[in-house]
Amino acid sequence: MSVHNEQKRVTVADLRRARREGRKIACLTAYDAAFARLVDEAGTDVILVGDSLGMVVQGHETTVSVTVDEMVYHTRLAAAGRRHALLMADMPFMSFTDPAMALRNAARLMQEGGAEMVKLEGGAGQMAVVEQLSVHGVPVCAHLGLRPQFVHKIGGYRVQGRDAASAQALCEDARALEAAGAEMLLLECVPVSLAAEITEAAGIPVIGIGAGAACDGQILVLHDVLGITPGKPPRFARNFMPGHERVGDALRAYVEAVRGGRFPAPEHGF
Ligand SMILES: Nc1nc(=O)c2c([nH]1)NC[C@@H]1CN(c3ccc(C(=O)N[C@@H](CCC(=O)O)C(=O)O)cc3)CN21
Ligand SMILES: CC(C)C(=O)C(=O)O
Ligand SMILES: [Mg+2]
Repeated sequence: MSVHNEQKRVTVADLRRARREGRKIACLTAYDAAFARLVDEAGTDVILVGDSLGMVVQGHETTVSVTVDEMVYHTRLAAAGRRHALLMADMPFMSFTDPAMALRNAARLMQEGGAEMVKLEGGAGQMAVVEQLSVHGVPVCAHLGLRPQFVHKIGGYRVQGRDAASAQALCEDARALEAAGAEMLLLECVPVSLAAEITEAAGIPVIGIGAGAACDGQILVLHDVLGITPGKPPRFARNFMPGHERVGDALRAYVEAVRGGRFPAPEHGF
């Protein structure tokens, strides 16, 4: 490893260039320094401190109880282990209900946590929030499709955008959020063909999870990749541990499978 100040960090410009040049972007979650370091050393481009920590770290049934304080804490831990990857942090449930609140909480994730981008679950209804964050220098990833913070409103974790009307609404949300200044989109659990259409139409990088191979990049929850999620992991996930003795080797296998277009396979899509 080269000396610290010679280490080039991944930036939003690098992500845009990867999309333009057709190089796949590999992303993973991490919630502490030890795993952020392993994820980073595997060559991951973007580390997400996801509010999924409410489920995989804290053991709750949903992400709804996760607080800004908890997100700041875990982001700070991940920042301590990260070297090269861009660090993105989730805005938790109810932390961005108006632009002033969103600015305050995004500032904490960046200034106290060390994040370089925030992600928020939202559609066209979050345009004003995304616009204000963007205007004030906060890069935003807009998370569309299945939004786990809506679990109680949806009544479960289900594929989104299956019928023509909801597919149309998703396409419009993607366009609106990009126009509002989003730097990146994340599509969760949407049909493969719809994700391909949105990725094609977008002018910014699109990361998928359960959204097929046409997206510009992929993300999975760390615990699913390592096969340590209690209970049944989502169908779109793949355990990369079999065949590897070390955690780092499994993480590298994931990164290489994404880069090589071997993950996701058709059976991981809807
Ligand atoms: N371990 C873990 N992995 C994740 O990907 C993840 C979390 N936790 N926690 C936060 C959210 C919640 N997510 C989830 C959770 C469950 C499904 C799920 O069970 N999906 C069904 C699809 C059902 C359908 O066909 O409509 C599946 O079988 O995969 C999907 C996303 C994604 N995120
Ligand atoms: C599943 C990913 C995209 C996420 O939002 C999280 O880990 O919280
Ligand atoms: Mg999340």
